[in-house]
Amino acid sequence: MASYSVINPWNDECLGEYVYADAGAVSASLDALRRGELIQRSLAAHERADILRRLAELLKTHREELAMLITAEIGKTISDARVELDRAFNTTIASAEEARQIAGEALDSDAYPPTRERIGVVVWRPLGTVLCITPFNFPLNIAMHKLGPAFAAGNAVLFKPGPQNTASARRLVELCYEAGMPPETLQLCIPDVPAMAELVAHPQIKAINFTGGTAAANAIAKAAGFKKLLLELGGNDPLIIMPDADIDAAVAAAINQRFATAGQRCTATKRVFVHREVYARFRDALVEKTRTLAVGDPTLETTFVGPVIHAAAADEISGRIEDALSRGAVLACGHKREGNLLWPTVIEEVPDDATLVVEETFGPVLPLRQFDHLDEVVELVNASPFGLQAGVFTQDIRVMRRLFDELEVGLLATNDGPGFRAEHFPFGGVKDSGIGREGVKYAIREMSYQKTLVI
Ligand SMILES: NC(=O)c1ccc[n+]([C@@H]2O[C@H](COP(=O)([O-])OP(=O)(O)OC[C@H]3O[C@@H](n4cnc5c(N)ncnc54)[C@H](O)[C@@H]3O)[C@@H](O)[C@H]2O)c1
Ligand SMILES: O=CCS(=O)(=O)O
Repeated sequence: MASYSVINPWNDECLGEYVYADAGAVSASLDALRRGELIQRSLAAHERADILRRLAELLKTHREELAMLITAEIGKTISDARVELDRAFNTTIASAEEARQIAGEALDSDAYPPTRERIGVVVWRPLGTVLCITPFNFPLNIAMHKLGPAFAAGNAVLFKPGPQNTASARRLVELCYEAGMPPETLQLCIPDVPAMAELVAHPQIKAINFTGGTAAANAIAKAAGFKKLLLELGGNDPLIIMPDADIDAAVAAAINQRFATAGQRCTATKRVFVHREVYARFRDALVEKTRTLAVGDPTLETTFVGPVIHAAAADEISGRIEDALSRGAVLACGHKREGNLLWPTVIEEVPDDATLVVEETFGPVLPLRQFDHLDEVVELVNASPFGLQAGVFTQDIRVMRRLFDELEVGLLATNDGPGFRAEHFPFGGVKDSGIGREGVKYAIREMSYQKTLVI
């Protein structure tokens, strides 16, 4: 049987040796979930809501234990891990509240002739078994963005986390059971990637709710055939700084939304476009603050930037910086490495076709690009195959309106960075950044279908 080890990215400690789920284990989980679909039918909305509310309380009670687990598994700083737990609490509470409010609508048949004197009562119904696949970087909040709405909608859930997150996923599932989720309604299963195509294609799986990279999403879409897909993928998210920007606030947003989580966030500020009039001021303030960020042991309260997930990721990020420098880019600060630690890097004059800015770079690197006209920015942002989120610092409502109209993204944050997220807002991208929307209420709809009674 194929096995894997989970290694702490900070100190290389082996956190566990595990065996991938084989065909027998997958089939046992699917059998349980078939029973779980029936159990879900017998649960009332208020019972689902109560279970989710109890789960939220358990996440609060176990906040520190879970945060430490995340820090050990993925090297996220302890303060970032606590923020993730607080977000997961909100996501779970929102799921509990939405479970009570899955509202349908009533339609009058006689809005159009012929007159038939009928009413259509439209309700949302669960799909059955939903496969939820999560990435390594937000192991609890992204999991709750899937498990919470899927359960609230009345589905049975097959949860497939990233292997790196085996321990935190197991703990989360234990807490779900402790909160009262019948085990048949939620099964944790981690097959290896080659076995995933068969699982994705399995007729019992009615929808796939996936967060991760484009390559995996393509493989899933190919294998899935006819089923609902919710795909939350990567981003190349821009932050745009206009001449009237509050520079201090813009610098703070750039730092928090790029260097926190060591830059491993789909909505991290991946590129900053700065108007020529304020470029030097923004760059100097950014570099000065970046140089003060504490880099190192993620378990320390004082650390701002911890390690990236593994050596291959660190190699890839450093390689992209090297490539940009070899093509004329200028280093403003950073680009130092020790093991999986990468110092926060600010880099200027990166060619627009360098891999560093064309691909999604998942690490603590901030490329700055000077501009004179907004047209240039719109063109460059829209040239990217990605379209997740964007941010702009300006006081000018016309600029906000123009960017909102013209940027091909799922969200534009004004006077904030592209990393803005409120758990109950619709969340998702366009183009290669995915299809469908999370954000609890919206995710419930993605994992449900509409059924109409005519009376
Ligand atoms: N838009 C979002 O909401 C969002 C949020 C977080 C991360 N991400 C993206 O996730 C990526 C980083 O996470 P990652 O490295 O864990 O992503 P990944 O795509 O490598 O893995 C994500 C999950 O998919 C599984 N997987 C991999 N190949 C698969 C296949 N062929 N079939 C089925 N499942 C497969 C993995 O085991 C894991 O559970 C980045 O691209 C990031 O932008 C997006
Ligand atoms: O990786 C991104 C997840 S989130 O922090 O934007 O929700």
